[in-house]
Amino acid sequence: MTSSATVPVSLGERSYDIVIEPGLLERLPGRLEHLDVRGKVGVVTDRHVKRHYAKQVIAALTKKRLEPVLIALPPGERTKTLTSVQSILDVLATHRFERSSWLLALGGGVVGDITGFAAAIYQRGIPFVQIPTTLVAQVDSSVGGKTGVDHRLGKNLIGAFYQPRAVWIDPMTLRTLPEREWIAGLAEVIKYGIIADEPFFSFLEREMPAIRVRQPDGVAAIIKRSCEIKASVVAADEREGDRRRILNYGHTIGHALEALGGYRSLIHGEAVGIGLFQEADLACYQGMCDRSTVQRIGDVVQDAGLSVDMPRWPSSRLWKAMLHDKKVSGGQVVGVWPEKIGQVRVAPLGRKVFERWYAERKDAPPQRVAAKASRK
Ligand SMILES: NC(=O)c1ccc[n+]([C@@H]2O[C@H](COP(=O)([O-])OP(=O)(O)OC[C@H]3O[C@@H](n4cnc5c(N)ncnc54)[C@H](O)[C@@H]3O)[C@@H](O)[C@H]2O)c1
Ligand SMILES: O=C(O)C(=O)C[C@@H](O)[C@H](O)[C@H](O)COP(=O)(O)O
Ligand SMILES: [Zn+2]
Repeated sequence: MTSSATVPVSLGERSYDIVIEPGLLERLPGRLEHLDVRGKVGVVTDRHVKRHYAKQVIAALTKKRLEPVLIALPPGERTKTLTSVQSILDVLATHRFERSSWLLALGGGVVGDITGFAAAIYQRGIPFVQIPTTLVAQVDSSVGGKTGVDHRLGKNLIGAFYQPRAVWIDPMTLRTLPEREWIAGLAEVIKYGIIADEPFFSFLEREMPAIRVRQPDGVAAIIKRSCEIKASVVAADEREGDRRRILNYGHTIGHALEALGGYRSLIHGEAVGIGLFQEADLACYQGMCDRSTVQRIGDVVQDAGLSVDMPRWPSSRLWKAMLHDKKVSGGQVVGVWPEKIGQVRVAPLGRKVFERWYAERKDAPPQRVAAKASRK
């Protein structure tokens, strides 16, 4: 990928651009000028990302005569806590950050979610920019303004909708991303095909071998299309009153599995990968889609290198964890269910149906290779 792309996120006075440009980090001074960033700038990152990219970002800020303050958190989901937010706020207050000061979120979804939340609440809101460096963050978390942290009882239970002023994506940063994190990000990419775009899903079915090994054109295509779909859903329903719930497909089970594992065993994308298949299987069990839809989802998830198998939690524990989902309404679990590839429906899930399915279900899609061949 050599050319750059811009995807607008249309939200009235909160509108902003997602800029996707290989080598963007090298041209950061120009970007900062374009956005008229001034004064103190807090660069929030984690210690892995700091090693690779912080020096370059700090140099760009210094070149523009800004006043950078680096804040490096421990990496990983277990950092996504109110304590981390508190530690950022302490630095901002100590350095006398003002309402006109900025934050840059340099890292994956964990850094982006925490930084966005700190930006939302420091002095009731200061501007921030997302500079995502994982696939999950470049295709999903940096866009749309869901910010926040986890609570002991559930994922993302504390947070705010707060939009960045810009999203600056440099796909070259993905070169240093560990393999496990790359594959995890593909779950969110596959999600977009299932919820909104059958041709994109077919493209993923065809091109997954090349995408899996990060072939640059494939990488460019999946980042751009994912951002376009996310931007259009967010523009239609910024605060998840209705349509935005479709972005949560795979997360009712996915988030529950992450939480049950204490955020140690499964990383976010891996849990979502399992959720994509298991929620499709549950949709089929409820008569909402046919078996071939489940099969296609299971195949592409596995072709991406992800598992579809659920860790064996007792159904009562899984159900209890699912009750912390933010789509729960009136005490009832609400899920996002595929009807066919490219189309999903939001509907409640009864406990009895869930338990019957859980007792009867099988993990992997059966005879995967044979079934794939018979579709051709
Ligand atoms: N706000 C949203 O809309 C939204 C959407 C999707 C996911 N999320 C959240 O995002 C989080 C997951 O994000 P994630 O998958 O990016 O995980 P992450 O932020 O934990 O990053 C994964 C790992 O990759 C490392 N890393 C990041 N960029 C790197 C790079 N370029 N080179 C080398 N190492 C690098 C990090 O240090 C970390 O160890 C979850 O908390 C999830 O809930 C939020
Ligand atoms: O942006 C959204 O809306 C999403 O649901 C995107 C999800 O991929 C993401 O994991 C999000 O953080 C989940 O939000 P939550 O409201 O279920 O915590
Ligand atoms: Zn997600």
